[in-house]
Amino acid sequence: MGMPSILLVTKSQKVSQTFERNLRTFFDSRIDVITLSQWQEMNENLQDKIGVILLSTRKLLDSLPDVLADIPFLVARRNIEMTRLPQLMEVSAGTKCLLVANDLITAEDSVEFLRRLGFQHLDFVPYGPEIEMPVTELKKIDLAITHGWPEFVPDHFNRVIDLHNRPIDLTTIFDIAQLFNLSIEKAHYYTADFFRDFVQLGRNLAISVNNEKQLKTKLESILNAVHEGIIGIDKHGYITFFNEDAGKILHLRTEHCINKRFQEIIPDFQVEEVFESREEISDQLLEMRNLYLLVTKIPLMLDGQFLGVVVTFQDVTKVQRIEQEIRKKSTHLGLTAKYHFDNIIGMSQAITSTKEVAVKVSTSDYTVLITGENGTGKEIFAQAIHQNSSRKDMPFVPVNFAGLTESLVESELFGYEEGSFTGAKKGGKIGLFELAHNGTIFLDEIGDAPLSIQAALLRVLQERQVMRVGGNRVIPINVRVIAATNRNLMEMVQKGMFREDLYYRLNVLPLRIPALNERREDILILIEHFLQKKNTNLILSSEVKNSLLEYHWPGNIRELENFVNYLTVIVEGEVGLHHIPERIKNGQVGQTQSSVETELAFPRENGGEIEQILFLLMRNGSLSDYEDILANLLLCSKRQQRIGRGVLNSMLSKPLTEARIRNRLAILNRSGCISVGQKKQQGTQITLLGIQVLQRIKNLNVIEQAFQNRI
Ligand SMILES: Nc1ncnc2c1ncn2[C@@H]1O[C@H](COP(=O)(O)OP(=O)(O)OP(=O)(O)O)[C@@H](O)[C@H]1O
Repeated sequence: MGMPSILLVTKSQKVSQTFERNLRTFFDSRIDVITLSQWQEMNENLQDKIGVILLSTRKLLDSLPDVLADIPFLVARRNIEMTRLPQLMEVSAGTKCLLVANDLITAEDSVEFLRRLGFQHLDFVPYGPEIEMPVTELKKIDLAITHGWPEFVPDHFNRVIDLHNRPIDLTTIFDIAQLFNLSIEKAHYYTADFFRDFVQLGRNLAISVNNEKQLKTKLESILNAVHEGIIGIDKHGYITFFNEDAGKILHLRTEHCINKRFQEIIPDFQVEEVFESREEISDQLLEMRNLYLLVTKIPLMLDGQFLGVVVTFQDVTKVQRIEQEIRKKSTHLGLTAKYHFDNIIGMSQAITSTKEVAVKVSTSDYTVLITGENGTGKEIFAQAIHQNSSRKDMPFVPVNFAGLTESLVESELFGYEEGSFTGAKKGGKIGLFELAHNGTIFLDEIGDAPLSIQAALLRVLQERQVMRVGGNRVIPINVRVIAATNRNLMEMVQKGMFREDLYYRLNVLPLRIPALNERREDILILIEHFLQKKNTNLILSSEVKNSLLEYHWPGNIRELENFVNYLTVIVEGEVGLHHIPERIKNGQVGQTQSSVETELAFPRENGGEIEQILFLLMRNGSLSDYEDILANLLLCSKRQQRIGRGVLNSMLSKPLTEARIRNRLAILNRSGCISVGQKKQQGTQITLLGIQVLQRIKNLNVIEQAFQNRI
């Protein structure tokens, strides 16, 4: 017998080449290797020379020509190149892999083989070029694997692992050697090579596992050393990492959290947002479990693939509280509400039902619009709502729009950065909205807010963030808004004086405070309350009580309180009718609002004129403002000066807002205490009556002082 011949029957030339290379490694030129196509091109009689047919797969048996039917055959068992395996080992469990071959049968065979090798954790989809798979399906597959058929991998795959053609297994080589009685001297080299690759692979794996372990331990100790909570979540939503600080901050044990779904352990962190958007959310201030946490959530992406989310967070509760304290101390505004619902006096149906509504309103966080006449107690209701809410330990910041000039209002509300305008304070200034952070802002006399500010207010209420004047940083604010007005905002909206959109933003929960004349049964109760507050033992005769009950109280509770204060200063013992100002005795029923005109309808000629004026002044602001104005006008009159409103205001010990000084001067003018020139340069002068009133106020102060000293 001549040289033994092996006929290779494979589906592709590439496999034939691999087989020939493998056979030569063992048998050098001691065998003759021909492929089926070479044989077909040759003389047919050569079949006698073929010792064995080596098939790459049993299925090819059917395609053999009849003349070869009697020749013995072997189906090659095949192996894999060990050196190619590490790439496959890096693929994470559950990854969908398209296994590509030159036909589906070969692909299925490869899948079977890889599963046997231990890759059951991968999700294989066999694929050959004859398969028509929709692109949408293909796109759901993460990676393509092939045994030497990269040309059949569909176009859009970025990740392809080519394991190269599978060589003939050593057992098949032994079968051939036995058949031809050939010695295989080099077999030990081959097995040595095989084991070398295997050992190398094992070593690499061991090194990488070890490295990974070391890396993991190193990483863990770094992550534990960081004073920040860190939580790792995999793409399926399971917590895979939970550092020590995370445990300390959240009072949870690491081992209790690992492998749990994040929704179970950290439901308040809103991590699902990142799972949906795959976008980072940084420095989010979240309030949970009585803590303030500054949270950053980062999606983990590798080669465009989403791997999960890392959450880092710091406990800023202390910082928040300190900041709150600093904010409180750095201002003399007195940012605390002192009134509770218990301090709202009254037994009438009108006030008790209003209180009931207000209590309900206080437990929600919605914006409230309080309406009611002047002096009905709108601000004390606002304070009580704050005190009864979850924000009670946080600031209550009142802003009075009637008292703010248009030029000041913006910087007062939103603050400003250093150097943003001439006269801006060094270091800038914190705005009232910022001061109210986590608390309540009370927008009093909102009907007086200029239109330009209404627009800015609307923006803040919508976006819940402010930007300081001259600044470029947005500051998130969490405030509850309570607004109040004695004006008819709806009517102002119709006249174009108030923005409709702002009106609806504010009027979420409306609360109307009844006027005192709608709850007359509370008049005596309130008088009693204010007398007690002044710690006096004044007694009111029944005529006095009757006349007080009949009076309309247009200035509401503020007027009543001022009246009681007035009595405590000028009366000792029993209050008689002669102590009561004429207009109260006359019972001015029918007025709806306090107005200067009706006040001045009282006859001046009787001896009570100065009392009347004093009473009027007390009802329309504080006596100290009027004293300040009159004293400065007296000074100017001594110097024979006539001065305008602006200069006068600058001379006051406590300058007033534009609106307020205008209002105070109008009242003094109408009561005859001052004369205001028709032309601008004529200025303002104190009158004789004004000097008498000033004198009277000073006396009152002396009496009050003496009274205070006595008690
Ligand atoms: N129900 C009440 N019980 C006790 N005191 C009250 C009550 N209502 C109002 N007051 C007192 O009346 C005065 C005026 O109240 P407040 O300033 O809250 O009124 P307002 O409606 O906000 O007035 P304005 O519209 O003029 O700002 C305050 O001194 C307050 O203490």
